[in-house]
Amino acid sequence: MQIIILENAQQVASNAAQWVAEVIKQKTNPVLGLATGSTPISLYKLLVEKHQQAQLSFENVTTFNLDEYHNIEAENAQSYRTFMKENLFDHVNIDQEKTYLPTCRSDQNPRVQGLAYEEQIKNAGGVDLQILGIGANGHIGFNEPTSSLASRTRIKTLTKQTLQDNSRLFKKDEYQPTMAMTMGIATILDARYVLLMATGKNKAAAVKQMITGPVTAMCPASALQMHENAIILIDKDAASELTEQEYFQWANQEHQKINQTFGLFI
Ligand SMILES: N[C@@H]1[C@@H](O)[C@H](O)[C@@H](COP(=O)(O)O)O[C@@H]1O
Repeated sequence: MQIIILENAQQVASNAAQWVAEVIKQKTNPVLGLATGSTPISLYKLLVEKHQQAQLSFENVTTFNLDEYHNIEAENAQSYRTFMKENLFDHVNIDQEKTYLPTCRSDQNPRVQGLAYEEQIKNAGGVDLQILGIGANGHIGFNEPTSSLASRTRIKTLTKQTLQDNSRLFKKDEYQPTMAMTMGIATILDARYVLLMATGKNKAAAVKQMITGPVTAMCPASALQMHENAIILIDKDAASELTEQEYFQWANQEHQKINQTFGLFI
């Protein structure tokens, strides 16, 4: 794991934007794994800005989102398709036919839909860079605690905590889905790079468990310890429970020199 501790949320977003831009520039047909939630919004804003300043083209980019609510219309204001359109897709030159989300209507078999999504990822050449946030309970995507570390795209029932955490995004009488399709933990680990962003004190405990806790299904993000290229971008608040901060800062300076000299991909 490469742990990068930054001053604040804005720096986390701009550092993440540099990683994404680098991958888009270096790959002929870049495949990005995308996340929703409030954390990556400022990253998407910066990517849109880079595009508007003609620094970044999404022409050849394919995207796969981590998750989508079960049985939700794409046009629904709460769908992750709508979120992605509002925050990124509608503002850049991406071919929206090449933007995928793991959808599943109530008349569709979630197992079939999950397998089909895995096939689509494979056919696109696999994910080059997967963007991730983290739930306060350590979830990634919608892989709630106790999710199998070998899981692949499938349907999950959300925990009470996640429903509570996300209820702030729903209006009072708005229907909040309790199930979602999500890439599995093994699906996420297949990405060539994973870039996890976390900011704020309410993520500090999950961040500590992810980085220094045991690899356990009780903290799905801890599975990233098994990934060869996991980059963890956190602000000071999210890092506040880590006792190894000084080492991480120093190691990161050394890594930066190597990345600058040799680039990210062979
Ligand atoms: N499924 C999403 C996750 O992908 C996200 O990482 C998490 C944290 O969201 P936030 O960034 O809003 O804290 O919440 C949701 O449940």
